[in-house]
Amino acid sequence: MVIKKEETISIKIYRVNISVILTIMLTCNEKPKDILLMTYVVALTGGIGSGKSTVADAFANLGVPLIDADVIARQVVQLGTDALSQIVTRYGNNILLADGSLNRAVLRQKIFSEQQEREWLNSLLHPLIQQETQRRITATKEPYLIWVIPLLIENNLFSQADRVLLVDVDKEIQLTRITSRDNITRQQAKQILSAQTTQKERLACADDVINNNGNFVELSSMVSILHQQYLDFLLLPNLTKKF
Ligand SMILES: CC(C)(COP(=O)(O)OP(=O)(O)OC[C@H]1O[C@@H](n2cnc3c(N)ncnc32)[C@H](O)[C@@H]1O)[C@@H](O)C(=O)NCCC(=O)NCCS
Ligand SMILES: Nc1ncnc2c1ncn2[C@@H]1O[C@H](COP(=O)(O)OP(=O)(O)OP(=O)(O)O)[C@@H](O)[C@H]1O
Repeated sequence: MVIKKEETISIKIYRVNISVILTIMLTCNEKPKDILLMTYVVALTGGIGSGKSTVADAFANLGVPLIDADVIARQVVQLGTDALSQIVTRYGNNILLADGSLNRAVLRQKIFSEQQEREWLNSLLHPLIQQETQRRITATKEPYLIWVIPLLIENNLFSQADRVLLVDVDKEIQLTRITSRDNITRQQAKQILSAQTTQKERLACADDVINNNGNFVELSSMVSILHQQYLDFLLLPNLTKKF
């Protein structure tokens, strides 16, 4: 089920901006794509294995641009990057695979078993990920984009989003999906969950919630409904309309 919460302050600000833009458009006789410089940012968040990538793929199939923090996190530690050198300096060559790339499974084990190591890695990578994210948001021209950001709440990144879409899933289903996808034990999966915020906290921050306890078909139809709602809101602005 897709749940929508009451209109938020950030939405109100954005809608005022949209109305200003439309006024300028009418005055200048410009086309929307020439004037509509701001892309509406929908932050897609949720716990590990909740289904963020699956939801993001469904939006992408509808033509919505994606910016995925997990993908950027991989790019900033590619071969030859300064971040990868710093990781090797801290952990030694054992943190690399035979081809010189990062051994993600080993690093995952380290950072989710020791908080200090997680904080160190976060302080190295998060500024780099944020910088690249901002660059991509600014470069996007479509009416809205999906920003896949697992740690939106943990890192207090709300000011960079216009709306928060949560993928919510019951913990038991989540544990089953993570352990079968990542080939890790329940204990390891629980360790990762305990490094993330709670379901209650996530629900309190969300504007829209997709419940992913069901199957892929149900998930995809919820995405289609939300996509239509976002487009209706953005392309036919009506200041009396609730969103
Ligand atoms: C530790 C790493 C190498 C493990 O890689 P792996 O391929 O196994 O996992 P992947 O990158 O796909 O992340 C899977 C999920 O783990 C969770 N996760 C990853 N890093 C963190 C973290 N620092 N704190 C809490 N949860 C995290 C997120 O839910 C994420 O979606 C990797 O997660 C990483 O580089 N993490 C630090 C960067 C980061 O914080 N990424 C999260 C998005 S900003
Ligand atoms: N509705 C569903 N029914 C069955 N399996 C699902 C469903 N949604 C997602 N999955 C599976 O659950 C696993 C986790 O989904 P996905 O990778 O999309 O989550 P994620 O939130 O992006 O994970 P991560 O936080 O690790 O990046 C995947 O193997 C995916 O195929």
